Amino acid sequence: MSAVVSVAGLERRYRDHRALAGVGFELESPCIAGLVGRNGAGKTTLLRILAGQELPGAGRVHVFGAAPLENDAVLRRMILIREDQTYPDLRVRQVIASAALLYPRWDAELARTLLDAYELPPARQVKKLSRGMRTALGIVLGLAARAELTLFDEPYAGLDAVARTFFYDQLLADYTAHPRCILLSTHLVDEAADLLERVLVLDRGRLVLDTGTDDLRGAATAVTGPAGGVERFVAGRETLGWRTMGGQTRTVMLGRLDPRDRELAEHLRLRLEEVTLQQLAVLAAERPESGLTTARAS
Ligand SMILES: Nc1ncnc2c1ncn2[C@@H]1O[C@H](COP(=O)(O)OP(=O)(O)OP(=O)(O)O)[C@@H](O)[C@H]1O
Repeated sequence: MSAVVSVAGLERRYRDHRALAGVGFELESPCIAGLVGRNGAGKTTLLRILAGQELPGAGRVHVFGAAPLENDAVLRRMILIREDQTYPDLRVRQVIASAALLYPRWDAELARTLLDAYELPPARQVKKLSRGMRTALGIVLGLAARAELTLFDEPYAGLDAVARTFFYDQLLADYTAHPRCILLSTHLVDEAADLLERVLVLDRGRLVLDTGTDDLRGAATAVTGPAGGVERFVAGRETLGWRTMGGQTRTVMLGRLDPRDRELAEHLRLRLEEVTLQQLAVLAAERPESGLTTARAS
């Protein structure tokens, strides 16, 4: 199967700042992936380049087998919804009508359902919507377009927890019914963890982790307890981030646990906790050379 997205050696500089440095990965369809990274890591830059809205500095960027920039045949098959999405001076219903014309796989019924669910008034001018309502409109467009490549750039600005959960549910339901390639940049990776099949972590322009989320689950364990016990337990294993507070030492141990590890932990009175996807992303960024990155997908 050919890749929907194929990126190799991607570089992007802004004057002397390297926003993207040697980024390479492929996405095939169907896939629902998270793009994670701290502020300024390069997520928006990458998504804009994929969406043909920005020039790559160097490297290869292929979407549906061709460069996306000014390529209508490619651009009609994808949508990018940004947090700071701007809209022309139109009413909600006019934005919806334009999108229906633009996107060949537009689902009008889904658009209606989502507009109702987010209580978006069709006659209201977009510029008079609240921040959260404008975000919701982006979500309606992003889902109802049902584009073969759907890019969401932190689509939550101003959305409350209930509305965000509704978004994840809708995204997963629609993806399950109509599998396609979805890349979602997010700071709230644990919230979205259950729906992500893969996670890409950018750090200062570099792709420091690219792996299936199933491979990451259980790939690291937080070990907490008396210092001597923790040291004995993790001896010979790779660890990250030691911390001692109130007589309790905590570290993150890489590698999977076996039943004997659990017995030993009990014997040493240690607490073992699975590390969340968010914590793993932070660790991967802090220590790109760590054993975590060996979980890298092909
Ligand atoms: N047009 C531009 N001119 C100069 N620098 C830019 C421009 N666009 C992005 N940058 C810089 O490139 C880096 C990556 O920015 P980008 O917006 O891609 O990060 P991000 O991961 O999306 O961050 P955030 O999570 O804060 O949205 C940042 O240091 C940013 O300041």
